[in-house]
Amino acid sequence: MSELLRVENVKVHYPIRSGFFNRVTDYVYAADGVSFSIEAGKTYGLIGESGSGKSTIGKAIVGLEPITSGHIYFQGVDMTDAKNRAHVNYNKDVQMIFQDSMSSLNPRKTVFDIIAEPLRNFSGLKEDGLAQEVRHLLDIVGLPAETMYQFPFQFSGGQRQRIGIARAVATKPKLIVADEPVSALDLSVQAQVLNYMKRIQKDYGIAFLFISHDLGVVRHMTENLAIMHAGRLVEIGSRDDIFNHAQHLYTKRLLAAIPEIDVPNRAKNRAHRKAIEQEFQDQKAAYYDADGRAFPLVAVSETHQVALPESMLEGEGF
Ligand SMILES: Nc1ncnc2c1ncn2[C@@H]1O[C@H](COP(=O)(O)OP(=O)(O)OP(=O)(O)O)[C@@H](O)[C@H]1O
Repeated sequence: MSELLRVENVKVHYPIRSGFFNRVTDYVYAADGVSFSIEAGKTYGLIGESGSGKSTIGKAIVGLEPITSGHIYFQGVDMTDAKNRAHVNYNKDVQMIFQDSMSSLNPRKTVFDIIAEPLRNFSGLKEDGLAQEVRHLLDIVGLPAETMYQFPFQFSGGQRQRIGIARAVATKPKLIVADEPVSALDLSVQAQVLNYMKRIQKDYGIAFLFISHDLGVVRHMTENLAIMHAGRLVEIGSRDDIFNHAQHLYTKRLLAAIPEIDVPNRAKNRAHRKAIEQEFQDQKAAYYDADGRAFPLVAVSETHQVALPESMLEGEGF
């Protein structure tokens, strides 16, 4: 196991301004002391509902969002130090795929120009080599070579997302941050895009940070996961820890929200979801501190950490 990226106690606090003088009167604690690490070549899931702060963490990792405090280490080097950033190929090694493929692909550029742009910046290829490489990248995501002369609006949502993946893969990155990459797609198309991502990971050894609100989508994608709520992590663990031994009520609530595909189980699942929701409303005070923030994470096994007070931890502890 080798650690590729480590997020250490990262905080991103957005100022809220109000009044005649536009003074800062409060802060949104979008990320409030987040720590986790991603292994080379593996997929890490970051899961939480809307507003939990997961996109903020994704953007902080790729450098699109300045952090208030904390550190982001890439292969052991602190990327929050501008001097270090200049010395490594961080912008080449870490790429991002966005949820909204329509607005993340320039509508005035052809697919060739969209995919060739990072190649021009990082590969040193000349025009002939560029065309060959773009053709190869389109082939990887199952699109015919002639599509390189088309514009983004001429594609379906799933195809556009595949173009976004080809662009991200162009620089041969070590990590791709995928922020809700399939949320805007129909179920059948979701599976297809996820399969392309899996195959690329296997063939190129790329690590993914897979950001999603839906535990069901990441179930077959990730080896390890972090569950985020209101700017803090409430549970971290392996796939088995989270899907079979969840301890935080918020994680259990997200698990209950996974849609049941089997018709006979739907009614049972609906009843379970209602019961968990009721339990969440009744008991949530016990799972958060007096300010409504999650407790610090405590290790309950070598792979599993939960944000619970000691009195509530199951088992012997670690
Ligand atoms: N630039 C900003 N200024 C002020 N508040 C912000 C800014 N960006 C995000 N926020 C707030 O920070 C919190 C976390 O936002 P973030 O987008 O990271 O959540 P998210 O979990 O990714 O949700 P979603 O899936 O809806 O994007 C939210 O309350 C959001 O309103």
